[in-house]
Parts: sequence; structure tokens; C-alpha cells
Amino acid sequence: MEPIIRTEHLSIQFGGHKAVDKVNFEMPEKHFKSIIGPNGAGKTTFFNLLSGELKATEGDVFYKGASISKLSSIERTRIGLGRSFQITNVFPNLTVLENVRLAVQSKEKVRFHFLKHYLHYKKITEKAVELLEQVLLSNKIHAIASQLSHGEKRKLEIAMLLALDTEVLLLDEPTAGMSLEEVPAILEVIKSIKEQGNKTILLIEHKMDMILDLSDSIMVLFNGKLLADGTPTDIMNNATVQNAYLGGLYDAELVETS
Ligand SMILES: Nc1ncnc2c1ncn2[C@@H]1O[C@H](COP(=O)(O)OP(=O)(O)OP(=O)(O)O)[C@@H](O)[C@H]1O
Repeated sequence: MEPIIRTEHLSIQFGGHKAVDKVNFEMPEKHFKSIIGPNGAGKTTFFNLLSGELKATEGDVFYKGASISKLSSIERTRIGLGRSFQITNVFPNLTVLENVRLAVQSKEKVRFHFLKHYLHYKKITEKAVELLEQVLLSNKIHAIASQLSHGEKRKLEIAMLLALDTEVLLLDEPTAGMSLEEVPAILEVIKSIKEQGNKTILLIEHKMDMILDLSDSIMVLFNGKLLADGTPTDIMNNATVQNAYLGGLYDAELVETS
């Protein structure tokens, strides 16, 4: 079966530094893959190359078999590659519901343009409410976005991403900057999206327990290169990964929590 997304020798160079270096990767539809690697390994840059925020200096990205390298990030979202919104994309002075409604509207206006305005509005509101339930944010539906906690803002971003109804979700460290108490709720939200079974999900995360809990496969980036790609068990037992990264990661976590 044709992978839904694939890269061929994907590379980008900033000055003399190859941040992503000839990465060949693919994933089947409905798969859940996590990307791990130390700080500066090129994970976010790789995401930006997939989503179109950055253009490759070499190589190609394929979506459902066709090269998408020439498409803008908006065009890539339109065909099915959704990247999690940054907090800056949220309108801080609007309510949670209004933000999600705008995201739904940006998708639905094409589909429902023939309907009367009131029906259009009702359907969009219903969809937004449903998404807010899915991300466990129903209790904050009328809160002003700027007044949410960090964890709640990340949930709002996920709801806005889901509103775009893309087949692929690119989630860049959804737990970044969260308090420890907020992490389980995000894990639950991502798990529920996975369990619905209709999305292909690519996740960047540093929290290994979360990655092991969610992933069908894990790819490891190191100095911009793809070091390994395999099942969680393969990756945990991979001697190269152990030496290059995981040993250091666990040491760092022990230091952080001790
Ligand atoms: N726009 C840019 N211009 C110059 N260098 C960049 C740019 N974006 C990223 N880099 C460099 O590319 C390398 C990879 O960065 P990237 O943010 O992709 O790493 P990362 O694996 O996501 O790290 P982290 O886990 O800390 O988020 C780093 O050395 C970074 O400084």
C-alpha cells in the first residue's frame, strides 16, 4: 500500500549547518509515529519541511504518492496535512468557542456555502462544541482564550487543528511547558483521537512514557539524520539509539526529577 506520507533525501541547510540531512521516511495511513531526538536534532525543522513552513534545499515530500514540495503550507493543509497551531494563532480576546468556530468555519465555508446563514452558523457551533468536548475543554467554552492555563491553550490548539479535519495531524510537543498535573489530560485527548482510528498522527515529544504508550512506531533523529525507525521495542533495544540518545535522556530525566 502507498504510504500516506513519504520523504526522499529530505534536507535543509542553514548556512553551513544541515539541520535535516537526507531523511528517508514513510508512514502508512492511520499510523501513529513519534519522533524523538535530543535538542537541536532537527525534529521541528523536519515538521516544518513536511508542513511547508520551510522549503527543502534537497529532496522531496510526497503525500499520497504525489510530490507536494511546491505547495504552500495552506495548500498542504487543504489537501490533508494539518499542523498544530501555535499559541500565536489563537485570538486571545475571543472566547474558546469563538476561536474553534472560526477554525471550523475556515474549513466548512466551502462545504456549506449553499446553506442559509442561520443553519450554517448552527452547524458550525455544534461542530465546535463537539470538538471542545473531545479535547476536554467543555468547561471553558465561554472563557476568554488569553485567560486559559497553558495546558488549556494546548487543548484549544488541538481542537482548532481537529476543526480543519485533515487526515494527517502533526503534533509538535503538545505537552511543552505544561505542569505535571496537566499532562495526563493531554495524553487522554491524544489517545482518544488515536482510538477514533481515522487519523494518521506524527508526534514530537520528549516524554518517553507518553511516546511508548501511544506509538505504533518511533523514529529517532540525531544531528539531522535518521538514526533509527522501528517499533517501540526495536527502538528501546537499539544499541545505537541507546548510545546516542536514550542513555543521555534517562540520565537527564533522573537529574531533573531528583
Ligand atoms: N530558521 C533557522 N535558521 C538557522 N538555524 C536553524 C533554524 N531553524 C532551526 N535551526 C537550527 O537547526 C537545528 C535543528 O533545530 P530544531 O528546532 O529542528 O531541533 P529540535 O530537534 O526540534 O530541537 P528541540 O527538541 O530543542 O525543539 C538547530 O541547530 C537549530 O539551531
